[in-house]
Order: sequence, then structure tokens, then C-alpha cells
Amino acid sequence: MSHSVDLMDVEMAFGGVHAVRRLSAHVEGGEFFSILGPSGCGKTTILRLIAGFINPTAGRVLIGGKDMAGIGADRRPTSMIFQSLALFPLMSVWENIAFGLEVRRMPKADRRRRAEELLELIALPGYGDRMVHELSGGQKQRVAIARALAVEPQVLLLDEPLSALDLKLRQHMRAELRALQKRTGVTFIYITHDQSEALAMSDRVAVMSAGVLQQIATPRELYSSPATPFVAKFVGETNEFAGKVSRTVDGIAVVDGPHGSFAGRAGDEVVVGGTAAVYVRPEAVTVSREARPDSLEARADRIEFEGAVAMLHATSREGQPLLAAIPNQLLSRAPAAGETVWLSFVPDEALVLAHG
Ligand SMILES: Nc1ncnc2c1ncn2[C@@H]1O[C@H](COP(=O)(O)OP(=O)(O)OP(=O)(O)O)[C@@H](O)[C@H]1O
Repeated sequence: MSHSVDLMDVEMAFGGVHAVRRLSAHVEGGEFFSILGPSGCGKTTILRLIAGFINPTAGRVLIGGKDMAGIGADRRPTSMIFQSLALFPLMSVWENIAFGLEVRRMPKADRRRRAEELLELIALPGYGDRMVHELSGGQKQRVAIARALAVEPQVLLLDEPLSALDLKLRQHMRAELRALQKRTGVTFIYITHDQSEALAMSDRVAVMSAGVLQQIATPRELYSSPATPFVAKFVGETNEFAGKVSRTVDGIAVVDGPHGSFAGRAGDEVVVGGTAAVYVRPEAVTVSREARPDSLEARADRIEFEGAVAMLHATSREGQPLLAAIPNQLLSRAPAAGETVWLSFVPDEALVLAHG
């Protein structure tokens, strides 16, 4: 089993900028753990803290249960893959892969053997003597991964390594990375601002906003039970109806707002009288041409075909944009632009979260 990573009350300030605020997280050994958040939320800073390129202003970083204070980047059991890959253009593929082993003074024949093993692992056998410019984007990506794995790290730190690839290749590499992680058993800590990437690959995901940890959960939990309004809006699409909580009954909270009253499952910090919002996913919204009890009148704006479903974009009378997913089999009966529709949902499929 590879090493676990613990962040204990970690803080990182650069002058007046608090890049990371009191972060505590436990990454299991052998886990594929992603850190997801918008640009500037502190993702790269966390990787650099784990790698030992910077030291926390406060708190502790443990790898394999061992406190890393005073242990430099070169002595940590980690390896990092950067966005830019940073392969050496004047070296062959195998020399690139074996670079870290040369630094460790491994004899050349052994380095070559290890490089060949890794080329097998990344499904590029026979590519050792090529130059880096003779590879495709996805192949370069795999070589960067092999180079990082060559030094047998316990923890592999990946900083948006797929961001330079086109969409098709990115999707393909997701599956490859995931398979490689399972095959090697190395702990992967992967940072990305792309939620679909994080959801597709990870055992668990940490969502960050402005240096603050919002939630750590499995991809399914993040989607079905977001802990904060930020997570509800950042992970997947959602409709938001803000207002004041008028009552709670049997775990269901009712929120009164400009759109009327809507109900959903009450999140932890919901209190009567407090400000909150009802969050409901587009696929939980039913579209009707007739007014129904507890439904919301809206004008259909357009339908965007997304493949598996189509998304109805509508606007409420109050001017709020709304989303409802329309299954393909109902698409022929979907409303036309400009039509009046009524949107509804059942409280069990909506979530009420307090606004801090
Ligand atoms: N060396 C530094 N000196 C000063 N401020 C820094 C430094 N490194 C990062 N920051 C600031 O800390 C915050 C977090 O930066 P970080 O690079 O960790 O974000 P990120 O989530 O990785 O963003 P991106 O997705 O754009 O790479 C930002 O406000 C950034 O400007």
C-alpha cells in the first residue's frame, strides 16, 4: 500500500494573500484524490506544500504518517507532473524517463531496463529511442507520467496534466490515468478546475473555493449531496431559489422567496428564519405546458442538445435563468422558444442549503 497524506490545519500565506486557510484533509494510501476548484483557489499551492517546494505558514504535512517539517522536496517520497510536462527536448524518450534514475546514479543498463518496463506500462513499447518531438501530445503525456513513476514515488502529484490536450484525447487519457493509478497502486493527488475530469477519475474529490475547503466526498456524494452552495453550483448544473426558511418538517425545509415557496431536503445548517436557497438539478425538474400546484411559470428560451439529454433554458417571470433536462425520448414534444411552461420538482429531489 502506498503512503497516505495528511494535511493538518495547514495555512499558507504569501504576504497578505491567504492562498490556503486552515486546511485539514486525509488522503488514503493508494487513493486517486482530486482537488477541484476555480483558478486561484489554492490548488497548486497545496501540491507545492505536499511536494515540499514551499513550507506552510502554519500546520503540518504528513506523508505515510511522518511529519515532513524540515524534509526538503528532494527527500520526499513524492513526484510531480507539471502542466507543461517539462520533457527534455534534446533527450530520447528513454533518457527522459530514466532522468531521475541517472540523478540517483543508477547504472546505465539498469536505467534502460527500467525505462523499458515503464514504456510497457504506458503502452509505448519500442518508443525508447524516439525523440520527444516525434511523439503526439498524448504520448508525451504518457512519457511524463512514466518519468514521474520511474523514481518509484509513494505519492504522485499531478498539476492539471491534461489541460493542454484536446477534448477527445483528454477523455481518453482520463481513462488511462485512472487505469494506471489502479495498476501501480501509487497515491495520486490530482488538481484540476475541470469538474468532469475530477468526477470521472477520482475515488474522492476535495472542492476548494478561495483557499477554503468546501467539501471532501466521493463524486456521487458531491453531486447528490453538496455540502455548501458553492459546491452545489460548481459541481454540475443547478437551479437556485434563494429566500428565507419559513418552516422545517421531517427534514424538509420550505424557503419563501420572490418566486414563491419551494421545499427541499434540509441541509445541516438550515434554521427557520435564516437565509437559504433551494437547489435542484435540471434532471429533477419536470416541464409541463399546464399550470400545476407548486409549479413555476417560465418562458422557454431555447433547447440545447447535449447528446444524452437536451437542456431547456428558460426564464422565470422574475427574470431568473432556469434549466430543465429533457430526456431524448420526450424531445419531439419539447416546448418551442417563446412558449410559456410550468416547471416543478418534488422536495425529495431538491436540497436546501443555508447561505453563510
Ligand atoms: N509565490 C506566490 N506569491 C504570492 N502569491 C501567490 C504565490 N503563489 C500563489 N499565490 C497566490 O495564491 C493564490 C492561490 O494560488 P494557486 O496557484 O495555488 O491557485 P490555483 O488554484 O492553483 O490556480 P490555477 O488554477 O489558476 O493554477 C492566488 O491568489 C495566487 O495569486
